[in-house]
Amino acid sequence: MRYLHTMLRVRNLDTALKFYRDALGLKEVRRVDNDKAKFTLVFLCAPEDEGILAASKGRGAPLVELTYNWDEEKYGEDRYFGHLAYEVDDIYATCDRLMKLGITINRPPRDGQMAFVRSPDLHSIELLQKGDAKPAAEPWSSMPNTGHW
Ligand SMILES: C[C@@H](O)C(=O)SC[C@H](NC(=O)CC[C@H](N)C(=O)O)C(=O)NCC(=O)O
Ligand code: NI
Repeated sequence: MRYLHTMLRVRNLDTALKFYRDALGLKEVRRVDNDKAKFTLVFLCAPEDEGILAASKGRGAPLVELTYNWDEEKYGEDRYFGHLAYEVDDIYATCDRLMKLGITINRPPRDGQMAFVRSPDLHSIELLQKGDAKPAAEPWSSMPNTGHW
């Protein structure tokens, strides 16, 4: 058995892609428009996984599958969904870039290891530092949590 993807329903595909593709840096690898059932699926991978995917006919790396239903649905916000986790080379630089794009760092990387942000649909995204935790650095060491992520 192999892990393939996590599917997230999104209320606005452009807004979601501005977050996952433009802000987080994921790469769109596949898109399916279903005119009959009125939905669009967009699959994205982490940039470091693009090569693996190409070599494995699209099934060799974990993906996120964004599902956009053309007819609006009320999804609510249930706590049964936890988060997606991505490893980053520099957690401070990543959080700084996201913050400059207007994304709230709900759980700042005070420990140089872990941070949380939320997608426009309030899906929680965990960012983990690759390798050892970074030394404490401002403004992250004194930045408060928002209390929920
Ligand atoms: C391509 C493959 O990875 C899929 O996940 S297709 C699964 C299919 N998705 C849909 O029908 C999308 C639109 C639907 N209205 C929805 O919101 O899910 C499906 O069976 N979805 C049901 C589900 O629970 O995932
Ligand atoms: Ni799926």
